Amino acid sequence: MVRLAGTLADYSPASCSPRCSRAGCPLGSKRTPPLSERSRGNHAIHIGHNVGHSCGNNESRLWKQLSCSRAINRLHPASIAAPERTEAATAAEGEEGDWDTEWINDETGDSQAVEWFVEEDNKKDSTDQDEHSARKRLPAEVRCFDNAQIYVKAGDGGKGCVAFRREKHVPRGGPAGGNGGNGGAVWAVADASLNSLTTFRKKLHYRATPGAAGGGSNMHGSNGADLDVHVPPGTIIRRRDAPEHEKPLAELVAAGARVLLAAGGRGGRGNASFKTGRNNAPTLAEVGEEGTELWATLELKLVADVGIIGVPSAGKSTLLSVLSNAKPKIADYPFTTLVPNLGVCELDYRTTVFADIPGLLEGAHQGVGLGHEFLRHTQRCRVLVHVIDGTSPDPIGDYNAIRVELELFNPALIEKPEVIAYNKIDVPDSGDYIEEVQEFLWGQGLAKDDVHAISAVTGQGVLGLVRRARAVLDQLPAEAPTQTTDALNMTELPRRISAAEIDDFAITSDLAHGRAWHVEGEAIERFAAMTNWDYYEATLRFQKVLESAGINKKLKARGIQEGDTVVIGGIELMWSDGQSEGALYAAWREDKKRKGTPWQGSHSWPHAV
Ligand SMILES: Nc1nc2c(ncn2[C@@H]2O[C@H](COP(=O)(O)OP(=O)(O)OP(=O)(O)O)[C@@H](O)[C@H]2O)c(=O)[nH]1
Ligand SMILES: [Mg+2]
Repeated sequence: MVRLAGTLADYSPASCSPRCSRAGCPLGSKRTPPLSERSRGNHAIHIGHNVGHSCGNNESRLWKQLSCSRAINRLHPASIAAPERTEAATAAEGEEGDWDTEWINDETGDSQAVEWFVEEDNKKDSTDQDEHSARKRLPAEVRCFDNAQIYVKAGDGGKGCVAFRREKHVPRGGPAGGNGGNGGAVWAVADASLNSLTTFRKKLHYRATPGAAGGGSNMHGSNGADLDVHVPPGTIIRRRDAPEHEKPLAELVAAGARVLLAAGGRGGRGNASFKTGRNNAPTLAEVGEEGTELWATLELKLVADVGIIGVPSAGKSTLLSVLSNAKPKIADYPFTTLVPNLGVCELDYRTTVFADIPGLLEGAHQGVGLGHEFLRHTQRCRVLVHVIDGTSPDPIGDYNAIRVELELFNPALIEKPEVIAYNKIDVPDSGDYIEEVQEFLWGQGLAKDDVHAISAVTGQGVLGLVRRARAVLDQLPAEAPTQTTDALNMTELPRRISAAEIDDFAITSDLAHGRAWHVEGEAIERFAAMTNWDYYEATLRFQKVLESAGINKKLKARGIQEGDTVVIGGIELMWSDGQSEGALYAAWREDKKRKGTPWQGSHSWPHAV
């Protein structure tokens, strides 16, 4: 009456549960297209339960891993060679901190499936492939400065407990099993002491603590501790592999902002919670709800008051080193600066944050010279200081080229207030064009105060420049930095009781592959996942819910037959014609015997064991 859905040898995706709980597993999203309905008349049958194979539940980690990998290989024969690639990739790309290598070396042993996703990503299209390989060629410092991928997993809820009060002089003390604790949530927190995402190069996995199991004497398990993932202000967090139109999960702008990334699972209820007037000694408890998990991509757009921009070697880093305590790399070759540097300038008891953006080239808006990577950091600067190299043969041409790139990248950028620093006036020849440049800039609508001749090396004119930048900032309306996306930014845990109704479900069938039926519905799937199949009463309760929700009736109407497989969430069940409670109990016992797991409680427990 009850059997496993299949051994590893005859395992096939179609007969397997389509709901693997692992992040991104294709089984999680693969849906069998509904076939035409076939009515088989009225069958007097009910669902017998099967707690056998499910990719996401009950089985050992090894089993889960094997079955996932196998399913993947069947679905995509090309990926069967994945292990070879893993080794080759690890050997060839053994570069420290390489993303692929780090995923492969996941301490949880998730290597196979993760490797497959990399393979699949590569297949997306040639544009993605080009971008991917272009990024891989970047120095690790640049690649990891403002982009990262992390895995977050909220804590699972703790198991509920089945226990009875046993005390001298208290006969039949009643149920006393406590509830499991709730799992901890994962939050993202904007931390002003951070200014890059490079920390995520070494640590990718973030897991909150699970809730503790409930105990006897009505003791509830403790809740799992929340986990904070610290990110720099200006970080945008998206679900990896999310469709383009999907809103980002979070955009943290202000320091201290805190948003939810993954909610912990609810603790399972203990048997004391199931006591009713008709059943005052219930022998069932729930397992805890699984905490949500996800792979997320992080993108940083630096938050600074003033952005220093200009062509390579104009003296931007030198200027930053003079007006703040920052120690950026300075050298007389272009692209000395590869990632933006932040510096805090303290003047007249006021602090102003300056960002030294790496040099921009013509074509930067199309990505030339890493233009995309650099230009996006100007978006959150409120004022721009444009450094012109006074020793350049064509300072006006340099200036115009940068303005065009800013406009092409984002027209809002040229609306930002700009202060000009005509640099290197200590060099004898630098004065050749200064008057011409000034005339040109004033002609462009800049105020006289906005054009400063400076020497970053000697410090000449730097104070005036900083004072002017500060004054321009002060003239701007006092506005808190705002989001640039329509991110969800959930700041509270979602309500534990969802609005989903148990009778809100849909049935699809896959009769060509071993006659499988899929029942999909948020509430019924969660109910199945939280049922503890070790207790007969829990199984009985599940059957009653299937009946009252109308699932049995609908399946019968669709023509389900004896022995067909029914998949609800991560659980597989088998139809049986046996209608009585006795038949269900016999099936449950048989399943326990076959699996060798001792059953908890019995038909008549605790009165007669
Ligand atoms: N004489 C003189 N040299 C300067 C001045 N400012 C910068 N330099 C020199 O110009 C060269 C480039 O300076 P950086 O500050 O690295 O220029 P940058 O704009 O940050 O360059 P990238 O980071 O490559 O975009 C260095 O050799 C500096 O010493 C200045 O005011 N006078
Ligand atoms: Mg520099």
